[in-house]
Amino acid sequence: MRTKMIAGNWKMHHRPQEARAFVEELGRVLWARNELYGPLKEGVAEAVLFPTALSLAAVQDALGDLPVSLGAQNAHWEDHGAFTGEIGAPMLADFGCAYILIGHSERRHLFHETEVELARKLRAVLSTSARCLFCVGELLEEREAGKTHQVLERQLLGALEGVTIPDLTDRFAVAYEPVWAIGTGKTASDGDAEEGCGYIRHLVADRYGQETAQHLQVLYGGSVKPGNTAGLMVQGDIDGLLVGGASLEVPSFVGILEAALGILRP
Ligand SMILES: O=C(CO)COP(=O)(O)O
Repeated sequence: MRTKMIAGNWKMHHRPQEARAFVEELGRVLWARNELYGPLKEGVAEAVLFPTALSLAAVQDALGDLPVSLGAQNAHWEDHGAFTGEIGAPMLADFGCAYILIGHSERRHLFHETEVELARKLRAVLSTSARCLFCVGELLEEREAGKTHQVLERQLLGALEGVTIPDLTDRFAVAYEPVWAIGTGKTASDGDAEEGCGYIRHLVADRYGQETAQHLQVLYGGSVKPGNTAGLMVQGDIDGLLVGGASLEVPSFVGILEAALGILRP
């Protein structure tokens, strides 16, 4: 069975003091509730927090040995060099980031990162010990024009050119985040989310074979809340959730963890 993942993308929120306070509060909840702590400790499910680069140190320090992983929201495609304001993937991995997010729609659309750049970034992450959580998703106008599959294929398979099966199996996960569902309160229906995640698995099966596709973790993201978590998580091709707004407060993040882990209990 694929490991379930609940990831919180904090985007440009939470200063170091706020980030620390969040993790301390989350820690108190997890220590007190074995039904949440147990699956994370045993690796049945994984929780990941993606703070701003500035708050990585505070989160790492506050996490201590809590079974929650650290992730970075972005990385440059070069390891080091004259790239003012950037951070290289090996620097983030050495620091202790288990995951690096690449291709978030805000990076694609607000910061105009191209598919060529994102493919280079993906390779940079795969050259480190960190895993890449690679985001794909269509715009509303692309969906309305019936181009969702075409967009997912271009974004995913374009970036995966030359990526090997071992890297894909051990070091890579995908988040399907339809852009029209991000921060809009308009969650994709369970069926639409499952269809997008299933299509991503189908694309990987086509190129890399069924076995690789069956190993691949595919997450859904876009207006995830405690109330819609269970419906999404019971879908066969959805292995986890990438949560924005609802990951900023401990009660809603815990509510999502509860609902997601609840479906694992017999
Ligand atoms: O972009 C997202 C996570 O990466 C989703 O954000 P929201 O959960 O706020 O819609």
